[in-house]
Amino acid sequence: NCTHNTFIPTARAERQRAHPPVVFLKTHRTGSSTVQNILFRLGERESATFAFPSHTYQFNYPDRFRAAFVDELPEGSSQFDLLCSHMRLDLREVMPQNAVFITVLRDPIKTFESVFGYYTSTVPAFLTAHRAAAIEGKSALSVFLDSPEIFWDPKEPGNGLAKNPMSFDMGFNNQKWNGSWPEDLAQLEEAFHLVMIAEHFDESLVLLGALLGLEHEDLAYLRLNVRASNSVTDLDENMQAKVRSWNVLDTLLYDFFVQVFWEKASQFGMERLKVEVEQLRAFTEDVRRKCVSRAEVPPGELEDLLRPWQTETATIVGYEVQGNLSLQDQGFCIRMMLPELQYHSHLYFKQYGRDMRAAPAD
Ligand SMILES: Nc1ncnc2c1ncn2[C@@H]1O[C@H](COP(=O)(O)OS(=O)(=O)O)[C@@H](OP(=O)(O)O)[C@H]1O
Repeated sequence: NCTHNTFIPTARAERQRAHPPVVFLKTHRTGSSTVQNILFRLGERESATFAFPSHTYQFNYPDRFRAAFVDELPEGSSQFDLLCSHMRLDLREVMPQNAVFITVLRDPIKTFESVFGYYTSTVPAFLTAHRAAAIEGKSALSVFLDSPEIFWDPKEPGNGLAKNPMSFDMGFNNQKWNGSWPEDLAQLEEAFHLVMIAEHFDESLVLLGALLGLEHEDLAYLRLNVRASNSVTDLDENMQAKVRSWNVLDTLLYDFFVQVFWEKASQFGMERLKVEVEQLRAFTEDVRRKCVSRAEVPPGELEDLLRPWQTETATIVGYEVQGNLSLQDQGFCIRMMLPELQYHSHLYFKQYGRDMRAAPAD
């Protein structure tokens, strides 16, 4: 297995920092792999104990999260420090009392277009539309949006991402608005210390850094899990309106947390935020120049270690690492571009001394 630690040089000396456990709700197609990579690097450097799913990369998604889905506490650890694998949130489920909760949301139109394009063949509602579209020689997304209800069976568990995907991941009833929404939103606002916004990613990182006591080196990042431009569908006004109305709860959720975000930013200080964002961008630019020899590399040209997971309908591009780096820089740079699955299984192996388990057979 190419992801075992012997293949990835150590980044640098470990640094210990006392901080509360962090729970990152990894929402779908929102930039969450980029955030997860930051947390993976942080946790690895600090020898944190990860709460990993006992099988695969996800906590029994799309079931609601249960503590029972977490793998055992490794020998010698007294608590889990970091949880950042995909799940569908259940706030009622046992989570450490003192945990810091973080998530990221993205413009609901962009999120849905990305979810549709990436999961066309795994979400039943999308797949049915895709097949119908193939017969008619039309685009799957436009056929779906013309009459989504025809393709969407709300009782089918695999259809969670087919409507209001972010609300679904947050644990809401994503099918229709009900009277408890305002209260549920208020509860989420209370539970989450930071809801990052993909459209203000660098601002979000500065706030994340302040929350967790991170330095620019910890926050420097490369956009991960990015679709090739020919996998992205440009939506005209009409399509955008259809996406918005199909995902009206995600719009509500997003608008609410954008407002919360700017309140947090203003408490932090807008001027201070601007200055720190500029510093972070300059630092990140230097790191990118040092680490990346080629960006937007098609999967066929990437070595296994750096090739992101592909789906049947979307091409995901990656990065090539600079040659001639010191061993320490190589370790740092490779980690920053490691796709989710490779980094996940690397850390799992490091923590348990064995490979991850596959999903149990039905
Ligand atoms: N920093 C930053 N800012 C804004 N957007 C970003 C960022 N990093 C990644 N991305 C975009 O997020 C999409 C991938 O999201 P995820 O990693 O959450 O996807 S996944 O659910 O884990 O498959 C994917 O969107 P699409 O390319 O539109 O599909 C990425 O391009």
